[in-house]
Amino acid sequence: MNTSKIFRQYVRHRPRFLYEYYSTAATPQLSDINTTNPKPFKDIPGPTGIYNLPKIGAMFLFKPFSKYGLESIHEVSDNLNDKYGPIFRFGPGGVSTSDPKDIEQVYKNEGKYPVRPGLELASIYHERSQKEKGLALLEGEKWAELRQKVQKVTVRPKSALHYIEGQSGVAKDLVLLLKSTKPEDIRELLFIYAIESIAVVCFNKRLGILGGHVTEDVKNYLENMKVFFNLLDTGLSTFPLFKYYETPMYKKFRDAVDKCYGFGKVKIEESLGKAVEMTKDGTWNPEDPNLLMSLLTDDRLSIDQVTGLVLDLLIAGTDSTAKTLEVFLDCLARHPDIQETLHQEILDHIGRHGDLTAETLPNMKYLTACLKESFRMHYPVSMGAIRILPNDIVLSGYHIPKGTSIFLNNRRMIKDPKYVKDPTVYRPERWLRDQKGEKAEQIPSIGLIPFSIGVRNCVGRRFAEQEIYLAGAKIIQNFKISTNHNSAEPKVAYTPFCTLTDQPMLTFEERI
Ligand code: HEM
Repeated sequence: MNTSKIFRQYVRHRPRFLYEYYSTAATPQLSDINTTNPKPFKDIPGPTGIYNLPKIGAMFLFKPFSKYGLESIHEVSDNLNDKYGPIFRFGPGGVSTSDPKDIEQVYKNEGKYPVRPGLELASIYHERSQKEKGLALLEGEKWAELRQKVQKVTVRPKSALHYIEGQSGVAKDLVLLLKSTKPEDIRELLFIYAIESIAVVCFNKRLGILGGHVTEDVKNYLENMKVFFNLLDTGLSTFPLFKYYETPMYKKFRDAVDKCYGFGKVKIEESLGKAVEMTKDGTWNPEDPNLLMSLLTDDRLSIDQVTGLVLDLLIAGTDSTAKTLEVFLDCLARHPDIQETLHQEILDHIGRHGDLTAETLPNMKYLTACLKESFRMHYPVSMGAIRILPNDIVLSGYHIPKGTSIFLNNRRMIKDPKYVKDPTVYRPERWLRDQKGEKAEQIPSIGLIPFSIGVRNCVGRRFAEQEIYLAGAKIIQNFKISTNHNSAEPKVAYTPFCTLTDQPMLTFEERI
């Protein structure tokens, strides 16, 4: 009998985890759509001619038909925005809007089971290999059922705080490594930090790879995960031949995902083995945070579902956090004065050698503001969320038929001088509140939503933020960081999360 089955036997009748049910789900409201006078969809400005060909129109905006690859989707979108305004058509069945009122309308009308297009390649992979789809790929009631089970252990504010001690240990090891060696490849190091940190949540244990020696299996996992993310949204810019047969690109993707899953499965099996031991010898306390255990003790989830889900969290939680952390450190490195203000906040709250805890982290307002501002400067996803709505809607006075892919262009909006003062300046202070709780700057609240909002928002938000805060605070507590980048605004690429095109050469000068 395999470890998972043995584990189930032990835990089936034990008390459930005590996480209370929490849902961000608001009752979906259909907006009061004025369908009497909207202008027709075809009148929305946007590229015409071949760009309007069904299914393949948007493809002509990218290589080899233009100089832009999919990693430059933000530049393509900015060019169209400059030419046509805040709302423009994007191929025959797509529209992009950076108007805050439109964005709000879309979220209000996303329905009970929001549809997010763009992940066809991963969906096809799961169907062909008969693997259980995780949260990101499921639709409709099946998605809602799984989401409800997952979010009770991931989404509420305290979910991540359960893991703060374990993840703080990872941040301390990162700093020890930075002190003892001068790692040449900071990007690689941040990926290792991210995987070690999310492993604390996914497997309830450290992988032990931050000591300077990265095992072969982790190296392979990281390589394959990068292939996975580089190919993930290929369907947006090329004709999706992979839907019809196994193209070489599809095979590359399949092999990479198979290997990522293989790595995760071994780690899950190891954690399950440990879980069996703990339940046998009575050392497992159901009150302890343990995502894997809490999912496994939910009889409504099959072992395959749990495995698929944990692997999805592992994959979704590595690339995103590592890249965001790099961008964050780059922002701080370019602004020594801001670093000093942050350093002072760190000294005030945890001192020279202390660690962030569940009590102190919520007080780190400047740290939070620094990350928000880094998200604003370099939005982590190329636009914002994408939705296909269940009903027609009116955006900026145009009729948008149901079934249209709507790109919510928060990245553009949050850099627009109409909504943000001096948008090219990195200024965390704009997110702070004064004594009366008034915001320093009135920025539309729908603007900066890097993890999206609504019932289908990012389930990993709390973990990602916590991992970035812990690493950022520990690094600034111990080092002054600087960079060889001197351009005012670095060039970025979206693969699909935002990354700096030229890897920054960060220098860590130890504080004494
Ligand atoms: C800085 C890091 C991250 C960013 C910027 C980010 C951003 C996003 C965004 C924009 C979405 C789409 C939401 C929507 O369509 O409304 C999403 C979905 C998702 N994210 Fe994240 N994410 C990050 C980290 C993580 C982490 C650490 C995990 C896992 C531990 C994770 C797991 C997921 C999953 C499973 C979904 C799909 C949710 C669903 O469809 O129900 N993410 N994320």
